[in-house]
Amino acid sequence: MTKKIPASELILNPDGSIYHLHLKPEFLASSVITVGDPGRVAMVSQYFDEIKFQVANREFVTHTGIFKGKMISVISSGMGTDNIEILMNELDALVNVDLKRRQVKPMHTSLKVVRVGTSGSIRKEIPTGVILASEYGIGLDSLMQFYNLESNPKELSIAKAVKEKLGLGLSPYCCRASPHLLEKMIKGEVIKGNTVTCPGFFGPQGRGIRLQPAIPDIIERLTEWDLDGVSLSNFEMETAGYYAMGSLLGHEMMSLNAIVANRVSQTFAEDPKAIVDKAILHALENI
Ligand SMILES: O=P(O)(O)O[C@H]1O[C@H](CO)[C@@H](O)[C@H]1O
Ligand SMILES: O=c1cc[nH]c(=O)[nH]1
Repeated sequence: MTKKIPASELILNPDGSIYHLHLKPEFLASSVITVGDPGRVAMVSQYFDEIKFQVANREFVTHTGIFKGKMISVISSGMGTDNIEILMNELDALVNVDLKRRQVKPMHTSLKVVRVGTSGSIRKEIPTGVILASEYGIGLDSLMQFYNLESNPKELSIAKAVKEKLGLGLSPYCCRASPHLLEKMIKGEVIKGNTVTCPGFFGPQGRGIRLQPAIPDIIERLTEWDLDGVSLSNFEMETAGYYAMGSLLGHEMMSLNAIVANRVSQTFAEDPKAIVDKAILHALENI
């Protein structure tokens, strides 16, 4: 018998739903599409044949419904890996913890989670309009200082190379997508890349408006090398957190990036919504 998880650790609302997501297990599908923007949830669920359940709390908006006979949940996370830590722990608890007994279930259930988010390319040859599936996510945030992520030698050497190239005091982490989901998503026009997850949109991605970034040449430093064929392709703010949390908790993870900015040619897409829509349909058809 596993030990009872106290009320302060596994927090449930008075209706029995989980603390931040406001979801109960029966309203979550095993295939989940996640988006950053709460307004993007309806852009996904507009393609459902039927919406069975909807709930919203803070930045976490969920619609669960049927797409071509398959039950899918779409959930927004807001921005940044700190939100992903909450989202992944609570999604995992919904399937792997008996919430009434407050005990971990003896049988593990694995979710399929596909992020559909916007992103900026750091390569001239990857223009706006492209849909990029992240093979590796490299996190420049501190989240994995607080978990015991086990990385393989290749992931460790990518993370070490990034740390050295940027001269960072903190240690980046690197984690791979689910090979199975990656294979399912790489088709049609979708290309494979390696994504740098930044703890911010401006300074950490080398953008300066009034404040100038401490590493103004971050893009050049990250793109002037590759490691065993792994070259870095784009910036966003969640992928590495998803991959690492998925690896720790035993879920299949994939991140699809709608490239809306090209940081080398200094361009931004004229119709970013159309690119996101293309990525949404690709995720729905292939999850
Ligand atoms: O479009 P979403 O999913 O929010 O993803 C990207 O866009 C946000 C920044 O504008 C960050 O969350 C980044 O990861
Ligand atoms: O450049 C970009 C575009 C979208 N999201 C990011 O995090 N960066």
